[in-house]
Amino acid sequence: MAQLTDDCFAFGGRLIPIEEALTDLDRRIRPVAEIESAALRQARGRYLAEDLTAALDVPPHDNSAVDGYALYFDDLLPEGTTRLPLAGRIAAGHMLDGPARRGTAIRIFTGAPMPAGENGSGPDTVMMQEDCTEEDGAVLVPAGLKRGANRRKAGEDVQAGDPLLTRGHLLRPQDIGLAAAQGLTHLTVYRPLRVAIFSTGDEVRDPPADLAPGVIYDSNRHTLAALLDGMGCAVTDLGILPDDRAAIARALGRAADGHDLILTSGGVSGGEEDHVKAAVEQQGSLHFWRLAIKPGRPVALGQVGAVPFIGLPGNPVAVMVTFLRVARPLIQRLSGGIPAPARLFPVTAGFDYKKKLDRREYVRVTLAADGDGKLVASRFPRDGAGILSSMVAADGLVEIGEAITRIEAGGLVDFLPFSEVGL
Ligand SMILES: Nc1nc2c(c(=O)[nH]1)N[C@H]1C(S)=C(S)[C@@H](COP(=O)(O)OP(=O)(O)OC[C@H]3O[C@@H](n4cnc5c(N)ncnc54)[C@H](O)[C@@H]3O)O[C@H]1N2
Ligand code: MOO
Repeated sequence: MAQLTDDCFAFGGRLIPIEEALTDLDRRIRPVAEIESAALRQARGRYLAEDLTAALDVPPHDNSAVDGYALYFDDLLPEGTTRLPLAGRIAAGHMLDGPARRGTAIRIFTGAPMPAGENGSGPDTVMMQEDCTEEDGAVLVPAGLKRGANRRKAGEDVQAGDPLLTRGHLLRPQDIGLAAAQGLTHLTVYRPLRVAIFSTGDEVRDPPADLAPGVIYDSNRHTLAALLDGMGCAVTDLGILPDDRAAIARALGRAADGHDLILTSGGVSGGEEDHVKAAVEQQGSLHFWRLAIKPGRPVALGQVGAVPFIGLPGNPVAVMVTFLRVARPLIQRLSGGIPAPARLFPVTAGFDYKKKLDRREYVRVTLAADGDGKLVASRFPRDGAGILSSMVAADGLVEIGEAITRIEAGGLVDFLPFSEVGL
């Protein structure tokens, strides 16, 4: 009996392992070199174009961690209560008028600088206000405090000369705060990556066009634009192109001018109406077009002139999976980033699964804790590459490596949370 292909992945040519494709791509690309200055408020999500070293200690001075009383630890009786006359008051942002003398306590508030004493010494300890009593201009301090309690040392966060952030780092809110604490108002970043996108397909339309028989509204272009916006790219939307090689070739030629990357969806599988591959070959060169992953096997990777081209498949889930696993690391590198690989976390499979050797598969899952607090991944019941609602419902993807052929419920699997990849 003739052997029918058991799924749409049966085909004669070599399927390229995803790591091989990514390593090869890495060698081919030239990241953006142009830099610009970004105000801190605009710097989130940009890639730092310089190494940042601390010029200042943070905090710049020893200060109190609590509202209370600054005192010399050596003035405290080892047992019982010590009575210290109050000899001053320091609020945050102010200095004590004159030195703090031995045998006294200074009223102090959180963040206020520790007062200086005489001869280079000074109060070294702060008693929290809740733990002592004020009475007739003095404070009663119980025993039991440790030397240095509630005092924050200058430079305990950052010391002048410390390396802070390295070139290629993706700036997050905490990085921006760290730079601000150094008194910086701007950071040197790489300019945004300019990405041209278009969809292909005679069936694909944008509103307000009517949904005539046989046509669908474009979702991919909007998903892609949102993904790229989220990565800080400057997106040029070239709309929808028909299944026409000459039209696609012309658009590719135009897009190569003034962009750093061309990203499309649809038209990359081997059908007679899939013209993207041929159009890229006409305008430039194609390096790969079949990756050993599912969903998303037909990914076309090439270049038009010097501009990299990524042709994602048309199915909306395949678009997202291939974007996350192929386009995203490439975009990070092109943008000047030195990306850390997305982390996978071990979770318990709540499903059985069989797959072919030598191909990497991505299964859409939701996570929930079982009775023992273990995180269990449940497979989304409808897993077609066109079921975009599965991506809305899922928490992430279980990645099943090339060497694995079966998963059994109860075993550990690698989970890629959407939050790891900016979703
Ligand atoms: N005989 C075979 N047929 C197919 C194979 C195969 O190996 N042999 N592979 C299948 C796989 S897997 C995928 S994925 C698709 C990819 O093909 P294309 O990249 O050429 O995609 P299209 O045919 O253009 O579209 C596929 C599917 O997605 C819909 N689509 C396209 N663009 C959009 C858009 N912008 N928004 C929403 N939906 C879109 C399109 O209507 C199709 O339903 O090929 C399989 N076929
Ligand atoms: O794998 Mo295709 O890439 O199913 O959608």
